[in-house]
Amino acid sequence: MAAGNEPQLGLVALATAILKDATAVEEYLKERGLPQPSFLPGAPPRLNMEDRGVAEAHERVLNATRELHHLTLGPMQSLTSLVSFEDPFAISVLNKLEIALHVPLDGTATFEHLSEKTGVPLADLRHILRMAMTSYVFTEPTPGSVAHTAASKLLRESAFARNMITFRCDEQFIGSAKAAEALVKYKDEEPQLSGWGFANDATKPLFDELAEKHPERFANFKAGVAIVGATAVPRHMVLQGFDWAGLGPGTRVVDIGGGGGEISVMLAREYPNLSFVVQDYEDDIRKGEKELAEDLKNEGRVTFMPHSFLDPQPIKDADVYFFRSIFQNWPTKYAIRILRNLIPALKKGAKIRIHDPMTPDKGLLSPWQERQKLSMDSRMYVLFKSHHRYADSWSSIFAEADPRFRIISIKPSHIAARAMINIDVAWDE
Ligand SMILES: C[S@@+](CC[C@H](N)C(=O)[O-])C[C@H]1O[C@@H](n2cnc3c(N)ncnc32)[C@H](O)[C@@H]1O
Repeated sequence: MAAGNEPQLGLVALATAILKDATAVEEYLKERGLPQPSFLPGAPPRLNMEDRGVAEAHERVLNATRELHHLTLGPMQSLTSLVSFEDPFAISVLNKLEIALHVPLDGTATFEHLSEKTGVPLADLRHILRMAMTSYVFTEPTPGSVAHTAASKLLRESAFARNMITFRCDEQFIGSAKAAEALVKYKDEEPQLSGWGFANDATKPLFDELAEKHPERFANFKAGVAIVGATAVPRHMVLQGFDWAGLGPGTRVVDIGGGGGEISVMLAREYPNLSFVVQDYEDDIRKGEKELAEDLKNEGRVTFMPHSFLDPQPIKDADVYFFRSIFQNWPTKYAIRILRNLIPALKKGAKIRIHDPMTPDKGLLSPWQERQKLSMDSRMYVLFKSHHRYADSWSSIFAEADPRFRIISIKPSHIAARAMINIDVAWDE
């Protein structure tokens, strides 16, 4: 990708590059008898290219079509297009109205019918639907009739899509609209002073604020976190990130902020040498206990206890204190506090193990991947006033938390835009 003062491809050169890569993708799909990309409702929800070379060609198409689009717009329209609100507006309204349920999969519905079903005045609804149609969500095959596209069908059939849209529109989008104002007003490293906090008059960090004041939004948020935890950050990266097998028999691990224990269960199944105590909010803990498989319950290798990591750690003398995807949600001042809260519990030689999303150094990801990664990072900032940190941030965080933390290793790993840092630290006192 060209940017700034770097030599830049012209329209035709970009289009030619797109043609070459798009041809490679199309032929790959054809050869394997896989469906071609399509807006029709029969299209599969995701385009997965298993071949590495084709996946790279696919990514270059995504990147170059974006570049071509912005180049073609010209600077003024390119800039203003970056702050458009129309798509989130239209899609969130349609999602809340559950309009996709009123459009048959194998036919059409009239605007009048949809207006009647939803109680939204005809003129408003038609406007909103036609706005969404410009982004391939629903279509109007004949004037006045509405049919599904592949994307609108997801609004009907995919709980994941509905959850993501609700989460992004109700939490992230509203938070991002206030992020600039929050930044100018408040420089402090307080999570409730994020754009989201400012937009919601929050007095506590997002998790507590939602849990206490907005239980329905919290349930949606937690569902989203669980899906993202399982998909955006593949679980097997935890297995590969550390030497779990090398920990001795009977190793006791405390999984701090471990949710319903999904990661502990996965590790317990893989490594009989390990036992786990999962700590999180009361609701997560109860859910984890309820869903724990009978054999693990009987073995007693995965247990649960409610605990806030903003308070001192109550489990003394464990072998490993493990955090997965926790520090991404906390500004550095809080990251230090969370680490210091361990100190009263630590025995000599105890390990602190951290598996957290990170931002790879510039140049390590393709431009498309870098944009994906920085988008995730922006979410952290808008919601929590925190970041997916760079690998080199951690030494100073531990040094400031306490000089007795000794870093054993800091290893970055990434699969495309999914980048994680694997940190092993020992307590030496
Ligand atoms: C991004 S999720 C990660 C969950 C889990 N470690 C995983 O990797 O799947 C963050 C977790 O931190 C928990 N959490 C947030 N604030 C907490 C606090 N003060 N004390 C304990 N857990 C907290 C949330 O409930 C949530 O389960």
